[in-house]
Amino acid sequence: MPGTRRSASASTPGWCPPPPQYLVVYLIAAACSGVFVVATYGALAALAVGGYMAIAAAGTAIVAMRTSTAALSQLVVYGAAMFQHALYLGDYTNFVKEAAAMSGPRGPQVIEGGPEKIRLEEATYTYPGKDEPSLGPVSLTLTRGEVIAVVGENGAGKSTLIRLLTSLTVPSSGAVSWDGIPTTDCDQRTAWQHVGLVTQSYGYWPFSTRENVTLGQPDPVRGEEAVWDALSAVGMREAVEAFPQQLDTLLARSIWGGHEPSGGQWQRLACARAFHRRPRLLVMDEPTSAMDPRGEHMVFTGLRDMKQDRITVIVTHRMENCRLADRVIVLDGGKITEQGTYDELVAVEGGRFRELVDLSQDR
Ligand SMILES: Nc1ncnc2c1ncn2[C@@H]1O[C@H](COP(=O)(O)OP(=O)(O)OP(=O)(O)O)[C@@H](O)[C@H]1O
Repeated sequence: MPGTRRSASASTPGWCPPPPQYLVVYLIAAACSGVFVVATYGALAALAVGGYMAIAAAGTAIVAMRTSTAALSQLVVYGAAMFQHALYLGDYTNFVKEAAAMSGPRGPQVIEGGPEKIRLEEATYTYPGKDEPSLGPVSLTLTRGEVIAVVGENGAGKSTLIRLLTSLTVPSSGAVSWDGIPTTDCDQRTAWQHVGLVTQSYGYWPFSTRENVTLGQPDPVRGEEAVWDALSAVGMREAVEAFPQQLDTLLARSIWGGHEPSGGQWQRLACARAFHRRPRLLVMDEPTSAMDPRGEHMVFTGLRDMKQDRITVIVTHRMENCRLADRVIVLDGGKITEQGTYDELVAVEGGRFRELVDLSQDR
């Protein structure tokens, strides 16, 4: 990921020099060590010259000292590394526990073929450690074949709504159900096989172009053809054809022979991955934020072409994108304040959606 690939240096944001007291401690320790070494070598030399010790014994003592010093240094280095790794392990264990707590309890029910209807009934979600719900109560029904746009200002609860819809988490109160089965009763792994989710911080990996598209769900029947179709749907076909090894090109400049796509191309690949899955529930959170107008147009045309076989949800801050949706849902302070078609909502004098449209046109 950008940022994590760069090594830390004085010019890297976030790098800071060690505090001066560390330097003082280091200098004192180095001086003490130097004095001790000189004194020891001096004593051995005096003993050897004075005839109190054989020269061979003094030489052996020096070799033994050097060996034990190196071993001791290694012990300290490995001890520090172990301590550091134990801290990472602690963080990882806490992360797994918190993720399980956020995800909530699940049952064994399997929904064959993915959801045809998703229903939220007075659903709320309160984040761990918070007193008030960040979302809800919200009641809503989504049906296969529909494209729904979710809009609202920052912090309105759009991402939280997505987590509930996709069964990434379960409601704190009320219910979210897929075809009448509460998500708390659904088997999480099989449920997620039906979900394609492009988040704001989409993933990209130093793998081949093909793997970046098929990751998680290769198409064993259509194989390469399905990969090219997904790339065409996001307008990436020509770009990938120009890559040095096309689908086999490694997408990482740091690897020999690798190629680094641009930010917008990475985002197109993330959309291609979601399209390639052909999920029953396709959710895209700001899917075109880094794309040029042509890329954005291709993605939204692709979404429209695919809509019949799935429930499509798009979170967007670009109001124009709402025109393609069958229904627009406006969230404000975690609640649904308006819903309807683009034309219906934009006609509401003093409405929040109308205000957001006006603001976006003023920019
Ligand atoms: N992991 C979390 N822990 C605690 N509170 C959270 C967490 N994630 C979000 N929130 C809070 O929940 C509320 C809704 O956040 P959410 O991310 O759903 O908003 P959003 O509409 O998607 O915002 P944006 O447009 O900025 O992406 C915010 O007040 C936010 O501070």
